[in-house]
Amino acid sequence: MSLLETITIGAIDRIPLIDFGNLLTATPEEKHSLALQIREACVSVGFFYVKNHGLPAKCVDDLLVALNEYFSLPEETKLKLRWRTLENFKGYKPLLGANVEPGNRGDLHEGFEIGWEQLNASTDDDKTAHARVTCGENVWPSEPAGFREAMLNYYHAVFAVGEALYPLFALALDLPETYFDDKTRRSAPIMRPLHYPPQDGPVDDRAVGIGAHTDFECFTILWQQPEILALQVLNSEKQWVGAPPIDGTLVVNIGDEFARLSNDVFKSAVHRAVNRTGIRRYSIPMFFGMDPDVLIEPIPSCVDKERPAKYKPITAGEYLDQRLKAMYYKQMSNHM
Ligand SMILES: O=C(O)CCC(=O)C(=O)O
Ligand SMILES: [Fe+2]
Repeated sequence: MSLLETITIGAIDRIPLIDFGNLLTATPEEKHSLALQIREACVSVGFFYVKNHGLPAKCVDDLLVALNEYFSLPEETKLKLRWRTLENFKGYKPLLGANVEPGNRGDLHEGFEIGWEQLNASTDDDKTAHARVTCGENVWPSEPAGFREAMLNYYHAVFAVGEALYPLFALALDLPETYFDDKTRRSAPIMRPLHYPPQDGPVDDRAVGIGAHTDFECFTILWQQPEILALQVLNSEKQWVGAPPIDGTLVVNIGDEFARLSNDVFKSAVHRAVNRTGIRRYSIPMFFGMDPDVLIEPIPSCVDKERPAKYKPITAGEYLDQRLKAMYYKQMSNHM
């Protein structure tokens, strides 16, 4: 069945789960079968869970300890690395500092943002050089001890999961498996662990952990804290579908760059997180994109007479820049 023939699938009421168990040793047929499952998930809702992804549990456990200690520091300590003061996108993002959904009262989460960095860098590499050009170097708090190591260990483990996903997405889009290889050499994901404190203010639809939004880049890999139901995804019937944490899984969702590339055949679904459990919640998103000079335009397998190209070509760098500026200028009036 061609890619465009898969579009007729109706609204779904739960997020599909895909088992990556045999990815490392997968035969071409097995890879193809995984790609078809990914295609179905991306065409129908744009979200899926992955199990047996290879991310060591210790990476998550160590990072959670570090995050818990870091976010428990006094606000004035954390504000020393406030991202806006540093004039680059890295560092601490305070509570209510962002508001992705106009009309809301501000997003009830705080975060800490980093990009590519080798744990033990002796020589520079393409990705580090690129990260410096686009957004500056990472900044690190002096406490807790081990924060940098825990962050970077997690970063590189999930980076490997992302690297394994690009060829599967390529196959899912009827592209050659290596399609993204030369388009992702210099780019590297942004990682932004988030802390959603228990919500004690007004509990209504305008006060949420992160307001309704779509992600900007190709795809996002998200770890979410077990047992806390917070993440919700809008399906094609405009109903909120819960994406509850499933132990040992990661959530993957399509972002707007893949939606553009696939002419909206792959859905970049609106999602939000609402933590009304009375317990603090952590989530760890990592946003994967393409090199800044890559031209993003609808690919031929996703365009035909009935579905003409919806998007003009734009480079990944320009697109991301536009989206970031639109978001951050909107928030300038907010006390970031
Ligand atoms: O915390 C979550 O579950 C979602 C976070 C998210 O959507 C984002 O950071 O873009
Ligand atoms: Fe998101």
